[in-house]
Amino acid sequence: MQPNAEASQRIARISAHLHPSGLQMEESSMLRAANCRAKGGAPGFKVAILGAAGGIGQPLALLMKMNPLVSVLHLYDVVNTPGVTADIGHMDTSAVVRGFLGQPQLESALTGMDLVIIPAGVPRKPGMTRDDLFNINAGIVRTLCEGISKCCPNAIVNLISNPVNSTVPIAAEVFKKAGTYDPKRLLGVTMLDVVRANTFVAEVLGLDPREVSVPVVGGHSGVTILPLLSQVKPPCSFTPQETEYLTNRIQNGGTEVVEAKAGTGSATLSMAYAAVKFADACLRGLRGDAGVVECAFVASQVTELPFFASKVRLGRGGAEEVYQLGPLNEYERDGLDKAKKELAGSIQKGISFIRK
Ligand SMILES: NC(=O)C1=CN([C@@H]2O[C@H](COP(=O)(O)OP(=O)(O)OC[C@H]3O[C@@H](n4cnc5c(N)ncnc54)[C@H](O)[C@@H]3O)[C@@H](O)[C@H]2O)C=CC1
Ligand SMILES: O=C([O-])CC(=O)C(=O)O
Repeated sequence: MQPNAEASQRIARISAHLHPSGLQMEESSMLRAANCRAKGGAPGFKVAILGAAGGIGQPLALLMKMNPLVSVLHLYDVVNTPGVTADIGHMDTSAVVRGFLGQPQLESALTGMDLVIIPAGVPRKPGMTRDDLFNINAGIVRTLCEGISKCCPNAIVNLISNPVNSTVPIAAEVFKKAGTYDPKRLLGVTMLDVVRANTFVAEVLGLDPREVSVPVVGGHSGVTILPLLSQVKPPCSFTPQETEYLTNRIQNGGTEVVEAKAGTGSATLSMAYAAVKFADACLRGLRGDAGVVECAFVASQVTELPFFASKVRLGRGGAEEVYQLGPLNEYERDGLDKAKKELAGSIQKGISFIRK
């Protein structure tokens, strides 16, 4: 072929797939383009972010576009995905990025996904509890999970939207109703509690936070966030004052950010970091890596409650093993009682929202 003819064919091929909105235009040609590009790039997983234009969604999309385990990245929101998709799509990393705007495009966004990350929903303002978000976010999570049941029932779901203690039970009920529920594949993201715990404990110990590992169990709100300071690695001990200070700071880390942001939202950047740390662990599990263990809020038999956050082993099927809590000291046993009381109500509230 003449060089000129080849060049114009290439340009025609590229412009057939481009649209100023950055959004999906013609499904089959976009898929062909993506498949073609994905073949050239590293093999990887297909990941969707629902709520991708939000405070968490945008930095999360940025970081997932940088993750070499991701071959296709779908960005869905009810607003602003054209801009976010066009912007992220210019990054010279291998993942193919596609944008989807509004409910009519939800099913296209979800079809074929291996992992769906959900940071959709409203955030807190000062003076609010996470439970105050229930009325709006419960309905959003229900709609998105109905889409998952229909279009990618085998995907791993990472649920970030608050109140996590209730939205995870909501998602489980939606999946049960649709006959697609696999408890191993539904994970409430509590990684930010672990990230904060590692940071604050490292500060007290004078260590690099990357060397510190703190299990945080229970749930993701106030007293349900239970750091197990007796199980910190590397092994160490704390005075009662240090224990009190660390437990309070970890439990109120979200509120600390909400107050500092003074009405403009809650944690977004540290959450995006934590979400990517967790999603990457899920993808490594899906790939078959051994020994991938993180804390998450999952269906559980560790306590008498149907859901509880604890360490889980991530594998090809999701949370393949849910670990027991291990030995607790008296302070932690007290904390566990308080956590369970509050969690029971939040879980029931989520279940009743769907069963009502
Ligand atoms: N699990 C955790 O550790 C954390 C959870 N969160 C929660 O994450 C959620 C999102 O927080 P931000 O990103 O700061 O809020 P944001 O308001 O900045 O972004 C939320 C995004 O969700 C989108 N959205 C709303 N309804 C939607 C729907 N039906 N479908 C798809 N997208 C929809 C909005 O358009 C917006 O772009 C909040 O509920 C917040 O409480 C926040 C921090 C930590
Ligand atoms: O506090 C909030 O509302 C957001 C959140 O869940 C966190 O930062 O842990």
